[in-house]
Amino acid sequence: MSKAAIIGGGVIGGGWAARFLLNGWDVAVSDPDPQAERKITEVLANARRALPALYDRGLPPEGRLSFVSDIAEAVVGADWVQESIPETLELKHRILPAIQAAAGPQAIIGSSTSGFKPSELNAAGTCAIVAHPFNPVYLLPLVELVGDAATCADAAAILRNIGMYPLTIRKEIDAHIADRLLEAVWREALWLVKDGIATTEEIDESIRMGFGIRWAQMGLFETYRIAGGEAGMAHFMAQFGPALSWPWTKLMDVPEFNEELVDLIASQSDAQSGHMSIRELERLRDDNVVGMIRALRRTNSGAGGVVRTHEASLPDPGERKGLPITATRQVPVSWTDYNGHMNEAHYLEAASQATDRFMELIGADAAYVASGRSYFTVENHLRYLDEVRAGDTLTVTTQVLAGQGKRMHLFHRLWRGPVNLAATVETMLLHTDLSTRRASEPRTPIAEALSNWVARHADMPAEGAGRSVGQRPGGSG
Ligand SMILES: NC(=O)C1=CN([C@@H]2O[C@H](COP(=O)(O)OP(=O)(O)OC[C@H]3O[C@@H](n4cnc5c(N)ncnc54)[C@H](O)[C@@H]3O)[C@@H](O)[C@H]2O)C=CC1
Ligand SMILES: C[N+](C)(C)CC(=O)CC(=O)[O-]
Repeated sequence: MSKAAIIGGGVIGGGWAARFLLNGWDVAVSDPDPQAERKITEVLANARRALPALYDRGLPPEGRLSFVSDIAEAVVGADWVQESIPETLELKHRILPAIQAAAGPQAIIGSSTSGFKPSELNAAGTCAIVAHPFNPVYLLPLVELVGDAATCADAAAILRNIGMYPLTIRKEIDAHIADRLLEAVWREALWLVKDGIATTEEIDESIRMGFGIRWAQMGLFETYRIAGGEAGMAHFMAQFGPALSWPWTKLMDVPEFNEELVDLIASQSDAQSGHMSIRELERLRDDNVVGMIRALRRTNSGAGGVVRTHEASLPDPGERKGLPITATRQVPVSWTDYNGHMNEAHYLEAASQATDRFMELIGADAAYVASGRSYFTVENHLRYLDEVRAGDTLTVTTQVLAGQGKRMHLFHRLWRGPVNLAATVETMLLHTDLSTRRASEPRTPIAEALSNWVARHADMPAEGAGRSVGQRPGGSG
């Protein structure tokens, strides 16, 4: 079992703790704040609700979380140590040597610093790299890596394994890449509020109703390439380049950071969002982020592509009761309805994912479909046997009842947790030629693989299969 030590368990340390734990790592946290355990427990509850919802496959079993009183105890035996204490160079210069003295030679020491360069962090002879994440760390994949090339390469491999997107920065620079961009936007926004042009709410609307949505899926340059029309980026540059010298921006001119400015921004922010607690806002943010990343999965773009790559690397779930596990996942809140349980449509969605997986097992995979052949479902019989709630683990096993010629007859069992049968879905499929859209014989390797599964499942009971709608168990109608 891998171990991470989190030094400083505030907003960012708590997010790192959740990211590692939900990917199966043990985590030890050291933070002098007596409220740290409560805060991390609350952040973890939000993370448990959100992160698994990005995946159509179960994440590894959660690791063990411990809170320890000193840094040396947290760091001992750790493969990764993440420093996430406040952004003060003096404090980081005190804590990083203490971490390094206690850490084993195998440990990667990452700093969450938003702005300091590795040469500044390591002035006291330590060898930390910058591993700068984005809030919420358990959902957003980006981590900016800066520092020793070999350590950054090892760190990148670990981060990919926990579903993150390492971006290794070519040269160290204050505030890395993303915070330089965010800082420019923040600076302009502060001016707009201070000068009475816009309120905090109006600025947020200007982002979320427009370019914020664009940025999540194509970033800045790809978006502007499209904005150049058919003539592309060169035309865009020619058209809008002159604006850089017009008074569109105050550029490096920073508003004076005084009490008056803080009060102005804070009071507008209270009026805008003060009716919700921070945890409620976090849950709203997380549900929206999950929905956006799930949409991006479909086109394999941006953060959605990262989740799909990570999902494909998760271990095969194996078998249950001699049958292949064809789907396993945690039930997301978005699958539940006004009755407080999993909506009927998602029982079929889980079964449909299981059918897709079973098709892969017999070789009728994406390449086979691309070659012009597939299976079409022609009939489903779904029996709802038990309620399933958000957070439950749903596992689907698939039994082949028959598979000859064009026909494939499957029996999916949907399990809630280890023992509760929540539903059965009996599915009849016909092999289809995608060019004629008519039933056709499968290719020989597919037919052979299917008949092997038929032989393996031939003597297994399939209680509940073959019933018609309304028929009682064991009865005739
Ligand atoms: N908040 C944000 O949006 C982001 C912050 N960061 C960076 O992450 C780091 C932490 O920032 P936040 O989590 O926002 O701050 P925070 O104030 O929420 O958390 C800092 C934590 O460090 C603890 N701490 C203080 N001294 C300590 C010590 N000697 N040993 C162990 N723990 C100690 C505090 O009790 C507190 O819980 C900073 O370097 C910041 O630049 C990075 C990305 C985003
Ligand atoms: C405000 N901030 C500089 C601490 C922000 C970050 O560092 C990254 C983020 O999550 O926006």
